[in-house]
Amino acid sequence: MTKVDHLRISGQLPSPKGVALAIMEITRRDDATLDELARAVQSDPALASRLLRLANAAARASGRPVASVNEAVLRLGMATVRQLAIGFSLVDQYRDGACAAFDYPGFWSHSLFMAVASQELGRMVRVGSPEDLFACGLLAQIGRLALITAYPVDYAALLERQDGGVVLIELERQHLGTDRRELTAVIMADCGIPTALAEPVSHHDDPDASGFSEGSRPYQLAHLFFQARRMADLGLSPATERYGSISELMRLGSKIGLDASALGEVFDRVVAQWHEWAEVLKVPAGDLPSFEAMAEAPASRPGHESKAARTRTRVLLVEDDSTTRMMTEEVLSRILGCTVHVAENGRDALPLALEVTPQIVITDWLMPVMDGIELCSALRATDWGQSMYVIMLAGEETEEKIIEAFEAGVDDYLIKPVNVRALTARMRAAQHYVKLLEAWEGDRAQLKAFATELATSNRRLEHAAMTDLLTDLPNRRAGMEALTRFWSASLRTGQPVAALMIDIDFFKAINDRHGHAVGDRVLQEVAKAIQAAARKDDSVSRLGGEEFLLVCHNADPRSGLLAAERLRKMVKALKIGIGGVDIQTTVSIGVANRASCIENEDDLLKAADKALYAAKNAGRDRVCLFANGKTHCA
Ligand SMILES: Nc1nc2c(ncn2[C@@H]2O[C@H](COP(=O)(O)OP(=O)(O)OP(=O)(O)O)[C@@H](O)[C@H]2O)c(=O)[nH]1
Repeated sequence: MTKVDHLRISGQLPSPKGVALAIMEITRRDDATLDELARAVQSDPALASRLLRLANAAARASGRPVASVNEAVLRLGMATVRQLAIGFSLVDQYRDGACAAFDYPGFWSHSLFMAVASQELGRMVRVGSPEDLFACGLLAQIGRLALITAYPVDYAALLERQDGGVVLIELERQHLGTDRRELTAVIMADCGIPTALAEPVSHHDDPDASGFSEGSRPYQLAHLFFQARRMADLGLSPATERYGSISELMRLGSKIGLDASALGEVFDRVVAQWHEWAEVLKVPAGDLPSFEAMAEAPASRPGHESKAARTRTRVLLVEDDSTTRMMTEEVLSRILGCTVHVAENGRDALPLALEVTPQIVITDWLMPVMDGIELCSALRATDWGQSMYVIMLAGEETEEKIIEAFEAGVDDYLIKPVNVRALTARMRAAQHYVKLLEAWEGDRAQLKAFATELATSNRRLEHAAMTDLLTDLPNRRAGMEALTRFWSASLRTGQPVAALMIDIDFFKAINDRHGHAVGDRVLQEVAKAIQAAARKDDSVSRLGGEEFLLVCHNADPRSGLLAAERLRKMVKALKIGIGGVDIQTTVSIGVANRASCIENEDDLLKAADKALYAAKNAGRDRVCLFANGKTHCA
């Protein structure tokens, strides 16, 4: 028996009680109805008002308020009501517990922040139903609570050891035989959260290591949860640690297509909702400044300057005379606080310069092996030697000689014997240059990083502009472009082309009976079936609502009809399992081909639409063909 089985059997996993438990039972049954579910919800006023609140938050976008529990349940759908009821029940039950080292209220405050952040991010990037994402965010770390509940004493010991820098998840596995990730997955499955959401949640700690292909829905979801988690971390972190989190959030935001200002707006909205929800669920939520205020430039923050000041300037001192060398080294390191490397001549200085990459080089002019001018020319001839600031120590050199030194790339010079005031003054100018250079290099690196992120973000936007977010299929715009391409190719090659307009039958009834979230799943499954039925080079797109377009190149009326019939049967055979119920559906399909009476691609689409209309009128679940100006139904 695995550790998880043991915990489950011994009743040690956090589980819902009371009405939430009854809701779990109802939604497990095949014959459950939304009315029955609504009645159960109504018997718990706190749950009813929380669900109404969420349904209304969702309805705000569509402009129609939700007034009754029945409507809220209908709107949210069975699966979502179940997840939320369980989530809220867990918050109520596990406000406190036996592990003294664990901050239970802080845990829920963080989870609630993550729930609201997941919901809001979901609303913006439209990668899933916001209410489902709320439930996922709320339960994303429930495995931790499960471990603390089952092992309060052992876990307190692990928390102490973690302070020593050991990764907690590894300790959990070593000492408790399971870890929070595994338990989160188990509890989420018990709550009825679909694997399509639970899997990205379980990878949200480290989404880049998840193996999800970039841009796919699970990839976007895992990044969304990671971003929501980081937002919650920022929301609950002490003021002194906030700045570092902000820049990371900005970088992460770009991964799901949010720029800095959109991120700031969403963060502030999340904080406001977090406060509202915290009051409803009786969970603490501290005050936070606006995102913009937290994102102020680091230069204005206390502590930053002192850290910069602690960075010591690297100086390479090249001097053959030991007295001058020792004295200059002393001033540089003791008085000016530099890190000094020394060499006795130009030949030894060159490899040392490569090794320590000094910011400033102070070199004597006359040396027995490779003099100062030669050293300077050699440094300037390399990539890495370009930006070093070179000060030449000169004896009685004439102006002519000094000009020669500048021409060799020297930045400044100092007359020997070196005196402390002159050296300090020259070094101040040199250090100013070093600082400016570093700031410029920092800006350049940041610009480079921004340019890369911008390019990625643009690619993502370009993809998003042509992709339907729900089904991942090309959207109407992309579909129309493909139709034009196929039409032109058909004119060029003389090969036939077919357009198939596909529409799900009685789709409104699916939404009404099972909720919008289930409707979305049906759309996704039908989209997959159409994609699977299409040939590799055909074009499949979602035109909008429950309507899809399949354009087949080199397809005459007969093969267009055959393809449509094959697709109709495939959809009819689909069993879409949701919350223990198998949902079935059918499609009507209108087929049209390029023919002499059809002048352009718009007419082809209209002809397919007429055939689709005929299929609907003839009773649905059938294929009709438009040919010779008439529709023909099978
Ligand atoms: N879940 C979900 N529903 C959608 C989406 N887009 C449109 N709808 C719904 O799809 C339904 C389409 O309904 P109708 O146009 O009446 O068509 P139908 O019920 O399929 O009936 P027939 O086409 O006549 O068989 C409406 O209720 C829309 O709200 C979506 O992205 N997700």
